[in-house]
Amino acid sequence: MFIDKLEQRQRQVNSLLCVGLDPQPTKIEALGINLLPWLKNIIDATADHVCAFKPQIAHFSAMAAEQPLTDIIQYIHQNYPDIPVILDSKRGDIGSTAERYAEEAFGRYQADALTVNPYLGGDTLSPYTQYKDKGVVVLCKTSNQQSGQLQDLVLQSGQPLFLQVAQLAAQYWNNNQNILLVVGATYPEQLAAVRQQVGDMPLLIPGIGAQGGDLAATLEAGLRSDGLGLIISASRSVIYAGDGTDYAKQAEMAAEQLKMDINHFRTH
Ligand SMILES: O=c1ccn([C@@H]2O[C@H](COP(=O)(O)O)[C@@H](O)[C@H]2O)c(=O)[nH]1
Repeated sequence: MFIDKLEQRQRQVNSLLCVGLDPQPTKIEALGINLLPWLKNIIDATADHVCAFKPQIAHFSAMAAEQPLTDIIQYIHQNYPDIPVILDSKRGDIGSTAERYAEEAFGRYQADALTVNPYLGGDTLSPYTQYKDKGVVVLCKTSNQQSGQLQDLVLQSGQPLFLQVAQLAAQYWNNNQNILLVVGATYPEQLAAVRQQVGDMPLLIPGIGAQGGDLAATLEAGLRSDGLGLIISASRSVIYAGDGTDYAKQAEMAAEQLKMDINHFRTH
């Protein structure tokens, strides 16, 4: 089960940090290194500090780098079998197509979990959730500035759309107990409301670092009483912490610092 694997890793290394893998060609070319060795160096440098890695699929497919994506997920599984891989693909389509997206993430790429968009409704999520040992991370309240244009709309029931997503996820879609939600660190108040709605469900939290999310407020709002329940994801602030020959060392230091910052707020 994905959630068991995740929480085991979180306990094992005492870390809620997930490093996002968002390769930008210009930055990597400037280092005079190819994509796959760059990815391996970033992973080797940060692995000790993470509970998960999160490759973002567009950052690979935009440069026709599907093979490096396949290779790097395989590399993580072979070298760091305890670290789950969340494929950030934000898929969403009718069931027959969702089945192919599920095969893409879990079959082709061998990811442990993927992110999905719930806009099409619950029937389009079951092609993913039927993979009982995999995680399905559903967008709930995204980190971007205008996420409220749709996600904060107040429904007839009186609750905002993002909370309706949280309620549906917790009460109706989670038959296989393998759903998680995405909530941006840029919205701690909404995170608190989601936590109240979904009980112990783990939440993936992007928005720390480059997007300016508030770490203290995030942990205050979303941490479970057992000190788990959150996956704090950072991409650019870690993987591009340095732009010189010591880029891997800089990434390692940024990951370790962020892990320690998270742990400081977990215990205070
Ligand atoms: O609400 C969301 C959902 C996903 N993301 C993704 O997370 C990373 C964030 O990158 P940073 O460099 O740490 O800002 C990126 O892959 C997004 O696609 C998100 O930011 N917000």
